Amino acid sequence: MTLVNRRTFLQSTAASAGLILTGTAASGAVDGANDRVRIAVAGLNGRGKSHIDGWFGQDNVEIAYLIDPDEKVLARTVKAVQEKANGKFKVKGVRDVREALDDPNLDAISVATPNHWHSLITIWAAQAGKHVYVEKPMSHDVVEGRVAVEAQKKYGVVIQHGTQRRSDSGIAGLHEAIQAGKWGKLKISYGYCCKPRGGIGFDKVSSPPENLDWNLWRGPAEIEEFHANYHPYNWHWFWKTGNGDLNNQGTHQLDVARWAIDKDQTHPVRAMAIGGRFQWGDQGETPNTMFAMAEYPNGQYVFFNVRNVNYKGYEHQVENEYYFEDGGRIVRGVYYPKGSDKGEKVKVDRGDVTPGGNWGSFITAVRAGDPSMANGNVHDAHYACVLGHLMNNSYRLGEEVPFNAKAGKFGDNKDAAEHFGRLHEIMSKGVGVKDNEKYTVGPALTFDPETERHTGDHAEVANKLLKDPNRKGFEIPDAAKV
Ligand SMILES: NC(=O)C1=CN([C@@H]2O[C@H](COP(=O)(O)OP(=O)(O)OC[C@H]3O[C@@H](n4cnc5c(N)ncnc54)[C@H](OP(=O)(O)O)[C@@H]3O)[C@@H](O)[C@H]2O)C=CC1
Ligand SMILES: O=C1CO[C@H](CO)[C@@H](O)[C@@H]1O
Repeated sequence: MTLVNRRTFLQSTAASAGLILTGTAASGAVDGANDRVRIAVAGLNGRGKSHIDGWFGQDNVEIAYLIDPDEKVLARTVKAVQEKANGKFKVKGVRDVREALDDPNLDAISVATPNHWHSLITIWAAQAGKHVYVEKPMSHDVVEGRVAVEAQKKYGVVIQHGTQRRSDSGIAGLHEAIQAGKWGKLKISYGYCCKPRGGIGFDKVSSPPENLDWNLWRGPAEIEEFHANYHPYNWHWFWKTGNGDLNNQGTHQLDVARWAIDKDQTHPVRAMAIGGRFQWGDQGETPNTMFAMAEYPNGQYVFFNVRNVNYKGYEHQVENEYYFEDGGRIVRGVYYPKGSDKGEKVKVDRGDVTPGGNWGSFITAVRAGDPSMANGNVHDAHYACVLGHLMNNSYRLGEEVPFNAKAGKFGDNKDAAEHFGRLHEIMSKGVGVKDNEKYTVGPALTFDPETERHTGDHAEVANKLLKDPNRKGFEIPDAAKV
């Protein structure tokens, strides 16, 4: 990162927040013995383990707090980390994130909780002057993501999104070449999140386990009753806690897709989705199959495909493709000119990222007190997440129509019809979805990137989905008062 980049970023964030950043803990470099960084990790069951390993892998980083509302998970993780630290530091286990954030000697927090907690912890941490590494998706809804952006602007902390591809200089270089027009104008930036998963069955309402602090687990999510499918992991497939695979695994590929389009594009002006939760007959709410598209103000598109239902011959695709206006395409690192099956391997220079991988780059940015050094900063995080939220919201407002290849309403968009056609063929021939089943076809939602509100025909219902209701005591603050 050049000094110019750093200065521009700090000036623009400070200016838009109407303040001058002084040497607060957040805006300045980390002080302390030999630049030691004291970090807390929230959410320990799955991804939190990778966070712990990531911080152990950095010089002079101390894991000061471990946070989890499940006593058993907390106790076993504290024990394991304490043993591994081998006397180098002492870690404290707490159930409530606020206890760690109250510690003036804490520099940063990394967040690997379920999605419904991501923004609130990020906002609370920024308000407390702590830097934040937050897992994807940074937001569970559009409005809270905006509040996280405003909190970053106001408090000047480093916020880095858990989209680790942003630390890949190869992808950065490819996108720099695409944006420079090496293959002509990019027309469609395509992401796939096609990994096989299974159904989750049904779990009846029951009492939460004694070792779980159910109040803290729910936090901002308005859920009345516990069932064992929430905890752990399958919360991904319920709208109040997760965002489906589109904004789970898919956030990585949504972010890469948006990263490739022109740099001045923020949010799409239109988004729609079609899909269903086929075959599993379970309690999950989010689709396991999806074709979605979003159009940006400059006419570029992001297309997206989710396919989770396994079948014989399943094609695993967790990747991105790039389609150019002249008919050329880049698929799996090979460029194919229009109409040709003969491709040539793409060779590009490495692009501009902060070195050190996703963990190391965050610590470098924290030590420098420089938010612009985050690989996947709060702005990119917000735009990537909103892209998925708008597609999901279209799906959630959709109507059921018979399962057939004409289900999509794509107007004269031949590309969309063609790509949806491929998905339909897989679902009918591969998976065996029958004609008497149904697709959910979402409306084309129009969106104003400036106001971050829907406009047009479906605005009233769609705007209601921009913000989840929150439980008392866990409200997302107003963007203007953050
Ligand atoms: N970047 C990447 O490649 C990956 C990112 N992720 C992301 O990481 C996040 C976590 O996923 P995963 O580990 O699979 O999910 P899990 O459900 O396995 O783990 C989440 C953990 O967070 C805990 N938790 C819940 N509420 C709080 C809270 N208020 N404070 C602290 N901890 C809390 C849970 O507690 P309890 O033990 O009580 O359930 C659980 O231990 C997700 O957002 C996911 O998208 C996941 C995998 C890879
Ligand atoms: O299911 C999962 C596995 O991989 C993804 C990331 O690579 C996770 O985010 C996700 O929760």
